[in-house]
Amino acid sequence: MSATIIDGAAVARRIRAEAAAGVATLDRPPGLATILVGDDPASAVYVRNKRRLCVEAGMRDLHRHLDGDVTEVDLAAVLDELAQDEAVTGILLQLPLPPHLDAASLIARIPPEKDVDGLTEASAGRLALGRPGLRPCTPAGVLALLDAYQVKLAGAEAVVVGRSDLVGRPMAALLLRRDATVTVCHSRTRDLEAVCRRADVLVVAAGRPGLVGAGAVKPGASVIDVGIHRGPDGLRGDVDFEAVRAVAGAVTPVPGGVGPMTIAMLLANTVTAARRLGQPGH
Ligand SMILES: Nc1nc(=O)c2c([nH]1)NC[C@@H]1CN(c3ccc(C(=O)N[C@@H](CCC(=O)O)C(=O)O)cc3)C=[N+]21
Ligand SMILES: [Mg+2]
Repeated sequence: MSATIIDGAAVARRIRAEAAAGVATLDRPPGLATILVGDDPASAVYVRNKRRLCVEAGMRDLHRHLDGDVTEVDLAAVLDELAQDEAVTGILLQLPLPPHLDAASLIARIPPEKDVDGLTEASAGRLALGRPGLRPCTPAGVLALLDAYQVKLAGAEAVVVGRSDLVGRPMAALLLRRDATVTVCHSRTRDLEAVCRRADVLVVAAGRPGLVGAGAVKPGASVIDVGIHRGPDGLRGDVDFEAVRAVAGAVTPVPGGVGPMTIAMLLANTVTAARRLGQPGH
């Protein structure tokens, strides 16, 4: 028996089509402002894909590309301008930023209503308290994938490997909201394999290529690989895909798993933001 390969590209296509249908119901097209600082090649690829799919969904592409040596004051001014601009529905500041810029204080300039990346303190607080708000795209995409494959979450043992602000922490909060029993592992976790082996649902976002092998997977478990690494043989994830597919019940590939879902949820969040901005008080 070999695992079901979770087709993130196909689920993402469906969610993008739903976002496009949502755009068509709005009085005017939402505008997505992506901000890329510098010329990191991986970031450039991601931002290019986000812009292309934003246009494909019928939204306005309001991109800003800034020099890698832009000052924090100048970048803050760009964010403030986008925050005020009525044509801008969503603001995405691509990370990582060059080391001389403080991401936290810059993200804090994004109004929560336009925080389509779900990274502001307000969005994190709303998620933690279970209030309506925009959810971080990657963890939201993971949840949408699990739902698309009808993976049961209520009462399930869920293990998240990684505790980043972008993925691990919000992932744990989302799974807890869905009544999973959630364990978060990180670099100081003792016996990572033993903890992972308890999981019915294992989400790996550690940023370490091939970290999770077959020995860390309970037979039949659903394994979601958030990692993405560029090597000589192309892209790979945090999961040893070939080894794990022999043990797991379902597993995401890299590429074609979580990556496309991140962008699909960004578009879905932008439609949600447009609806809420269009109805002040709601
Ligand atoms: N503010 C911010 N928000 C983000 O959401 C954000 C970010 N910064 N910084 C970097 C990470 C990474 N990320 C990806 C998006 C799409 C793919 C994606 O489409 N991956 C394709 C492969 C694309 C390729 O060929 O490289 C796949 O996995 O199939 C991957 C990774 C968003 N991120
Ligand atoms: Mg870590």
